[in-house]
Amino acid sequence: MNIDAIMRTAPVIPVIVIEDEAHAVPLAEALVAGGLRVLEVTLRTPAALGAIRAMKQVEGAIVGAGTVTNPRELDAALEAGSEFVVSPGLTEPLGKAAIAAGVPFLPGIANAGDIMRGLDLGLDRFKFFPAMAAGGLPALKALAAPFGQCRFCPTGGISLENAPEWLAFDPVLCVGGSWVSPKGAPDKPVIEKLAREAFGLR
Ligand SMILES: O=C(O)C(=O)C[C@H](O)[C@H](O)COP(=O)(O)O
Repeated sequence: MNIDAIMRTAPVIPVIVIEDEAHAVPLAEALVAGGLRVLEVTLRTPAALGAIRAMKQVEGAIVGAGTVTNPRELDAALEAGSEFVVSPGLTEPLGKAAIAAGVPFLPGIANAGDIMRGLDLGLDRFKFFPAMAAGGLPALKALAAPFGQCRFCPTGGISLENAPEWLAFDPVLCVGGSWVSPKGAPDKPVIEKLAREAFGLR
């Protein structure tokens, strides 16, 4: 699966922070049951890599690593079996390493220079981060105009309420958000309901 296909799998990519590895499987099961199969586990906690390994055993889940900021973290994410990799921004060393590894890669961009650096590397699928703080939908519309071949996953400040307007903009293939995976021990029925609502956005 390439990054475009991953982005088109579901309208929302849950951005997940795992504090306790024991939460990983029930959380993934609930999200997948609600229709959200693409799961981004941020490398922000010591439990993240173990969580990625564990979640991969959940049928239907497509598990990737988020908050990957350099080639060393990329290697750790790949070692854990990450099926895709998301970064908050784009550096040339990380971009080149991800391309060399052949892993579907979704780097963060927030301005035209970021996009141009990505295009130079051969990348045209981007996370728009931090989506709301960087100017919201008007900013993405202005940025996307000169780069017709690019597609985006806005993340940062997206909610069930504002997601529909983002998703209605053609270059937006999906959005990322933490609202579908609240912190703490997963309450499976609640998370499945949040996931189903998010799945229904498209
Ligand atoms: O961890 C990363 O690599 C990030 O890029 C940050 C997260 O994607 C956003 O912080 C999620 O934003 P919220 O949905 O507003 O909570």
